[in-house]
Amino acid sequence: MTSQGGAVSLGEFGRIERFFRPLAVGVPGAFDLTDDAAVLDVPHDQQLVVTTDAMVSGVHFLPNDNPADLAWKILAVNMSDLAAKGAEPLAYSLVTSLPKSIGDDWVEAFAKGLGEAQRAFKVNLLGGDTVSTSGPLSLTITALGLVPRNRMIRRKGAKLGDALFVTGSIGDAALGLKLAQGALTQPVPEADRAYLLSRLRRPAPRLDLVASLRVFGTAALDISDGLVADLRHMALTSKVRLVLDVQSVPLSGPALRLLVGAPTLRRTILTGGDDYEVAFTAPADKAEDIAAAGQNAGIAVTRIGKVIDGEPGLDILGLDGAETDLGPGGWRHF
Ligand SMILES: Nc1ncnc2c1ncn2[C@@H]1O[C@H](COP(=O)(O)OP(=O)(O)O)[C@@H](O)[C@H]1O
Ligand SMILES: Cc1ncc(C[n+]2csc(CCOP(=O)(O)OP(=O)(O)O)c2C)c(N)n1
Ligand SMILES: [Mg+2]
Ligand SMILES: [Mg+2]
Ligand SMILES: [Mg+2]
Repeated sequence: MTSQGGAVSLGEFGRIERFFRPLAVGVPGAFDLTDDAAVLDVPHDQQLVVTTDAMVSGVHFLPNDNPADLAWKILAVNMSDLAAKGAEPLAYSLVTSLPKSIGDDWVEAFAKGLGEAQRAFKVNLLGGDTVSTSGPLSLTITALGLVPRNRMIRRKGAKLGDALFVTGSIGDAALGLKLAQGALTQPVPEADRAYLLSRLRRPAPRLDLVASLRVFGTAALDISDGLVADLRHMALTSKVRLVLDVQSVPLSGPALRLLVGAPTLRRTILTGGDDYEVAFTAPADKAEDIAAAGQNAGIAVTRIGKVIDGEPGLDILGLDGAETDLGPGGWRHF
C-alpha cells in the first residue's frame, strides 16, 4: 500500500490481485494472474481469431466518462470485431495505461464494469499489463476467438448476386456523442436521450448471430468508423461494387424523431460511426433464412443494398432513389 495525494493506494500488484484476479478465474491457464504469461488450449479442428482495439481519453471517450461504461465499451468493441468474423469469444487480455491521479476507487468501478461485460459476452480475462502514463488514460484489449478451421468470415468474399445486410440500427451512437458533447440544439425527450447515450456508451456486439453469419455470410465487417466508410472498406477489399440504399438503413425511434427537426443529421447517422453493428453480404436468395436467423437471435437484420456489376467501390442511393455523394466521410485517426 502506498499513500498518494493523501489517499491510500493498493499499488500495482494490490490492484491486480484485488480487482483483476477475480475476472480471470474462468481461465485455468491464466494462473490467477501470477505468472509471466498465460497458456490456452486451441481445439485441433478450430482456429484462433485475434483482434486488438484501443481507446484513448479525448479520442474515443470523454475524460469524465464513467469507468464501468469504459470497461463495457473496450470489451464490447473487441467482441464486435470477433462477432463480425463469425468467431466465438475465447478469452482476452487487457492493458490499462492510467495517469497517476487515478485512484483505487476508479479501478474498482472499472473492474466491476468489466465483470458485468464479461458475463454478458461469456468471456474471461487472460492477463494483461498495468502501466502508468503521463499522457491521457488509455485502454487496450486483445481478444481471442475460435472459429471452425478455415471458416473465419473475411471482409473479402462479397459476390455479384449477393445482398447487403446490417444488424440493429445505425447512427444512434453518433447522435449520442453529439448529445454528450452538448452539440444538439433541439430538445430531446429524456427517454430518447438515455437510449442514444446508452448506444454510445454500451454498444451491443452481435455475438448471438455468429453461427448464422458463418452459414450465410460471404463477407462481413463491424461498423466502427461509420456505415459509409466501412461499406467502402468491404467493397474495396472484396473488389466489388456495393450499392447502399439510404431509404432502407434501419433507424431507431429516437433517431427518427431527431431527424424530423434536423434532417441534416442524416449525414451524422450514415458517417458518424461507433455503431458496432455488423454489415455482411450473403446470397440474395437466402434473405428469408437470414431474417429467420435474426428473429431467433433476437437481432434485427435489415437488407440495405446489394452487390452490382462495376468497378470496386460504393454507390449511395439517397432518399429520392437518386445517386448521392456523402464525400469520404467516416472516422480517421490521421
Ligand atoms: N499498429 C498496427 N500494427 C499492425 N496492424 C495494424 C495496426 N493498426 C491496425 N492494424 C491492422 O489494420 C487492419 C485495419 O485495422 P482497423 O481499421 O483498426 O480494424 P477495425 O476497424 O476492424 O478495428 C487490421 O487488420 C489491423 O490488425
Ligand atoms: C470524445 C469522442 N470523440 C469522438 C468519438 C467518435 N469516434 C472516435 S474513434 C471512432 C472510430 C472508431 O475507433 P477506431 O479506433 O477507429 O476503432 P476501430 O475502427 O479500429 O475498431 C469514432 C467514431 C468518440 N466516441 N468520443
Ligand atoms: Mg481497430
Ligand atoms: Mg474494431
Ligand atoms: Mg472492425
